Amino acid sequence: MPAPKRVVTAASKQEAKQLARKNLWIVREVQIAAMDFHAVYITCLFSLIALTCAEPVKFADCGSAVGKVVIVDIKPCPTQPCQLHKGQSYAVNVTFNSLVESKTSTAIVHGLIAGIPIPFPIPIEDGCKSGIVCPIQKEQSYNYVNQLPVKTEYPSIKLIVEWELRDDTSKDLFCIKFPVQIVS
Ligand SMILES: CC(C)CCC[C@@H](C)[C@H]1CC[C@H]2[C@@H]3CC=C4C[C@@H](O)CC[C@]4(C)[C@H]3CC[C@]12C
Repeated sequence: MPAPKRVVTAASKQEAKQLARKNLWIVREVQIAAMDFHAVYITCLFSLIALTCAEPVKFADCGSAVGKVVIVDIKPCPTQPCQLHKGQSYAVNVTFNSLVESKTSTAIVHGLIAGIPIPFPIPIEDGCKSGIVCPIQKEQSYNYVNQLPVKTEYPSIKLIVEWELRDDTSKDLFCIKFPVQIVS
């Protein structure tokens, strides 16, 4: 049976054109909606990054004898030296490579005020409870993380924080120094 012939009239051509135009509009609207969504999404993503991302902090190595410091992050620390606001909490994240094996790791913190080291007891001294999987292996990368509150009773001063992580034999897996400013 022969296929029914389509009759192409001027009217049906006109209709087809109208339909194509309408379709184009729908496509455009969808595209615009997608762009809007993209803009919102990207803005949200960037603000989230700005709010939550840690900033690499300039630090001095004070003798990491049995380790190599890769990066030091403090959260939040948008400007350096880090401003520590009383009543807020701050997290430090030290990425380092261990050059030795060690069953234990112990963190020791000092505040250097006018060059004099003042011991600062931290609630969790055990590095193996601060993000590190013990025993520590040789040539392995680790992330030491700790969070501390800045109490209102601290004085508003500028000082240098010295943070060490010691191995079984009391040698430093890392020793870092960075300036901070305590502000009200
Ligand atoms: C960047 C983040 C993770 C570090 C947070 C550690 C802060 C809160 C610690 C590290 C060393 C600490 C200081 C060490 C020594 C002293 C001297 C003491 O007479 C008053 C408190 C003061 C001034 C401490 C305030 C808190 C301090 C600055």
